[in-house]
Amino acid sequence: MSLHDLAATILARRGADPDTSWTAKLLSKGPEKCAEKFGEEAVEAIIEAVKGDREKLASEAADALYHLLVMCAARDVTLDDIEAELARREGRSGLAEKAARPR
Ligand SMILES: N=c1c2ncn([C@@H]3O[C@H](COP(=O)(O)OP(=O)(O)OP(=O)(O)O)[C@@H](O)[C@H]3O)c2ncn1[C@@H]1O[C@H](COP(=O)(O)O)[C@@H](O)[C@H]1O
Repeated sequence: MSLHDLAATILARRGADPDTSWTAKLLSKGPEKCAEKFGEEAVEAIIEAVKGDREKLASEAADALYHLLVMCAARDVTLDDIEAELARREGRSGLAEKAARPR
């Protein structure tokens, strides 16, 4: 499944029945709970990255990406918004961006 399809599914789950959808259940608990859940999933991915099991890292990374998109949806930030920001940064090295920051 592409990130775009996943983001569309998440948006479509807004207002769905929390008894039949994990996404709807999480969104109904509010942005703070969504953020907490993303934090848990991110930590789980970090643990697998440190351990070095590629299969488990891919699985935890998928959980983290899904929960990142749910957290953003809870604050009305869409994948299009995120991609627009990424596009703005395209072609500018992170090193150049860091060097241009006011000190
Ligand atoms: N990608 C995901 C996805 N990744 C993780 N999860 C769910 O996220 C939940 C939290 O994971 P945990 O391992 O932390 O579960 P847990 O320990 O029981 O959580 P707690 O209750 O203890 O907080 C689990 O129920 C997972 O199944 C997901 N749920 C949904 N999706 C996608 O979203 C679509 C819509 O799902 P629904 O909204 O449920 O219809 C699905 O078809 C998938 O494509």
